[in-house]
Amino acid sequence: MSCLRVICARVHSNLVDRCLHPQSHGSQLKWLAAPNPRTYIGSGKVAEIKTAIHALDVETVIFDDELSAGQLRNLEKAFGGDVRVCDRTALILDIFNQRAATHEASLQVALAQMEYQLPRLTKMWTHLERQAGGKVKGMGEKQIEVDKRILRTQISALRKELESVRQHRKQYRNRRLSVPVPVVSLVGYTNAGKSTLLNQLTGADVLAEDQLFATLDPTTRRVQINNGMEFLLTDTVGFIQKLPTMLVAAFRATLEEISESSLLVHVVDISHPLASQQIDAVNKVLGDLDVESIPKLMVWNKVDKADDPETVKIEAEEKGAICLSAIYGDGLEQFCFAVQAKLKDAMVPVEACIPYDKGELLNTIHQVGMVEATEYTENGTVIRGHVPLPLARLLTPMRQRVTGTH
Ligand SMILES: Nc1nc2c(ncn2[C@@H]2O[C@H](COP(=O)(O)OP(=O)(O)OP(=O)(O)O)[C@@H](O)[C@H]2O)c(=O)[nH]1
Ligand SMILES: [Mg+2]
Repeated sequence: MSCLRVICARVHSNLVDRCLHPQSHGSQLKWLAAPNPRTYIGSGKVAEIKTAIHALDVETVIFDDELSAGQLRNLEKAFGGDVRVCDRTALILDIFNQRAATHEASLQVALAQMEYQLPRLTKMWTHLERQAGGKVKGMGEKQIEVDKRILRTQISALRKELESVRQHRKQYRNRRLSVPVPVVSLVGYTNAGKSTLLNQLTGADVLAEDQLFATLDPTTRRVQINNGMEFLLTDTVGFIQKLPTMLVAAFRATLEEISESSLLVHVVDISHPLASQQIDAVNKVLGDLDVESIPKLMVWNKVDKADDPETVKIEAEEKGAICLSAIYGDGLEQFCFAVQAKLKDAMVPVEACIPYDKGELLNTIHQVGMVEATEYTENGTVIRGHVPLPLARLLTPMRQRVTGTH
């Protein structure tokens, strides 16, 4: 396989300059006020990249934004030869395509890819007109219409198949009768420190790297709090800004677990200059995932890197956020207490008498609920505390007195 060399280009980035002129980096940068509608970058930058393509034997040029069909076509024409131009969306779709492990994930990525291709079909058929020497004008256009129709039909078939896969999984979930340990999901912008937090709390060995999409597959580990209560902590793929709608669908399979969580922990890299935009981007994706009803806990991570950690801590307290430095393990205890408090809010108060031959059930109550008092009686162990709703239902026949309901 031949080696792939890539130049990344952005209108407001000096990456290209760094590739082209490592010595003069940072000297004279000219930024465009707006992307060029024909080529996204200006003509001078097109020429510079073309020089670099020849000098470095580049095969692919990746743009850190979504390009229109016209921009893709014009850039490929300008760069000439066999150079492939690819945009941010296509790149992310490629990554997801490689990682899609389940049937549902594969369907979703295929759907996203088709939706991406639909408005970009144009360039594929211009060769027909060229072959005909321009005599048969409109030949390519007709073919494009046919192709678009085929793609639309495939898209609607895929949507139907996906819907039936989802319905099936939903029914399966509803039928599950096992007692669930509360699931807490870590969500947040990519590189916020979710995997680092999971690793610190559970001794897991999830790849935590200073790179985009270090995590793609959800990982779940058990966390035990000092008082014996347990919860499952799930690490998921990070979100990103400028996430095209079609990609939210591709993320959906990976993020399926989120919708089953008892609590969402939103991890923020508070030291990042764009932290508040990243929070907005994550909230936007969460909105699309239909998880509004799940309680949330905000965690401000990387406090150690913040300009003024003390001010950040005061601000966090005002906003009900937990301050952490996951990498150094600072604030983990407060984090666990906050998780426990939030989980308790979603639990049901219960008082029940567990017969002595149901020791396993008693263990489960200790693991997933919060036992506040225990008394040993003739008929069994009387416990008073809070448990998740499904467990409270299981305890109904043994209940003595329910002190309230949610
Ligand atoms: N200074 C500092 N760096 C941290 C902290 N937490 C994580 N990092 C670093 O931030 C980078 C990203 O951490 P990850 O845990 O991989 O982030 P993530 O949110 O899982 O990223 P994705 O999987 O890409 O979504 C790594 O280089 C970590 O070492 C922290 O509290 N302080
Ligand atoms: Mg990660």
